[in-house]
Amino acid sequence: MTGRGGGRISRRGLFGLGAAGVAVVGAGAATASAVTREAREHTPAAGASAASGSVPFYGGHQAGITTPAQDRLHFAAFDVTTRKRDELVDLLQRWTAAAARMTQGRDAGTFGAVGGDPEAPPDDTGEALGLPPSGLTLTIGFGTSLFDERFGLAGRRPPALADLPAFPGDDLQKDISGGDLCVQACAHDPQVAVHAIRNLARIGFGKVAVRYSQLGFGRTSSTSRAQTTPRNLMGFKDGTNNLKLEDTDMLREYLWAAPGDGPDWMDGGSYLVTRKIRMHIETWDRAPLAEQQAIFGRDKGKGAPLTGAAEFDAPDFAKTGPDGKPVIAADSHVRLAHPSSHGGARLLRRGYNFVDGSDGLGRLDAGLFFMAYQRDPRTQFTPIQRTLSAKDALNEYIKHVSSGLFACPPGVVDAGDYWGRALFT
Ligand SMILES: C=CC1=C(C)c2cc3[nH]c(cc4nc(cc5[nH]c(cc1n2)c(C)c5CCC(=O)O)C(CCC(=O)O)=C4C)c(C)c3C=C
Ligand SMILES: [Fe+2]
Repeated sequence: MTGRGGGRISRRGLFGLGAAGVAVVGAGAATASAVTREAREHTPAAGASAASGSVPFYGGHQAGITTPAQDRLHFAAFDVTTRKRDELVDLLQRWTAAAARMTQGRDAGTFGAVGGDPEAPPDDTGEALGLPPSGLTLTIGFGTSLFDERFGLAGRRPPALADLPAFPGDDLQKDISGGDLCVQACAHDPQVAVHAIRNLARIGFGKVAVRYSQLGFGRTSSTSRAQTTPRNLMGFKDGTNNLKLEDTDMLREYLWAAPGDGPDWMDGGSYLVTRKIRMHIETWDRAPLAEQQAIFGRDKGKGAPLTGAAEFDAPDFAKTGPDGKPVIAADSHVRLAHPSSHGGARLLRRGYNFVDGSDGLGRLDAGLFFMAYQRDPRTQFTPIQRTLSAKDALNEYIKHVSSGLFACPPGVVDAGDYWGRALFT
């Protein structure tokens, strides 16, 4: 296999083995028997460093959903600027080929950053030369606006891709919401994630335009029991009670679209909701610890529910204190978001922290780029967010400024397949 920069050694061969790995590798092997076949497809190979190795691109589901969440994000939403369906299909085919290459640590194009005709622009931009695959995954989604009259897709729109309702307190900015297409690039090296989005945008020149993009760092969720729970910018462990790749039965029930759910082109796919949530960090930092913990219903140090001792103890919502009030307050985030408040509904959260500099008023422009995958947003994200937006004590400290909803098709099965083939054929 030709590596990035035209060399004959694959970047996985160069970088994938033996490097100091993160905890996910060893622990991942220990839990392998509980892991679904689909989830295994998109987990770094055993023995490869999870931080530098490659994640398989081909499989029944797209990588980047149950793949143990990487440390970095570059998310981009695109407007399709061509009106020609053939050009859109051609772009998806070219994107798929480039994605298959880049996720394995290769250049975006066959000549590479430095191997082509010196009189022509290179078919790779070059800033990832010499970098390992870094666990790069690229996950595509089709936005609600793609299903209009332009490409003859109106009749193929899944019912689950119904527009999200407006929620109380929303302060959504149009220019950083929506999008005909999205690509989620996750990697352990930010330069690898940025390189991937940049090259897809370059390939799409004249057919698509970047509508907005978002950088993220410090994953705010675990998507595997082999990972430790990270912290969000409010300082709390985030992702404790997330759906995880080992939860085989629940993934089937709450993550993957199944035959009969909607149009068959989405069978094996999943729906992505994105919300950019700005935090009023400076106000939060002046809130007393006890108030912060009451807002989440969890201990800030250990992440344990206020009714328990350890992080993964189940919360006891019936427990009352000496004052007769519930220990986990009625308006606490975990009580309101808990599956027991929503008929068991679960989400696979895959969000990232963001800091987009400061706002000119001495405040950090920072928060959570929330991303959640699910089988049907109408019965999962929407009811949960309806409850949170109405009652959550956290609302005093946050503001939702962007929103997106995307249908992420099933995986690309081999080199003859492409992203969304079943939608267009
Ligand atoms: C509509 C879905 C959700 C939004 C929006 C949301 C925003 C948001 N969440 C945190 C921090 C935490 N969330 C936690 C748990 C949690 N959150 C949601 C959903 C949304 N959060 C769910 C479904 C859950 C799981 C509830 C449960 O089953 O117990 C936690 C606790 C730890 C954990 O389980 O992950 C934290 C912390 C922030 C900061 C935020 C917006 C900025
Ligand atoms: Fe939450």
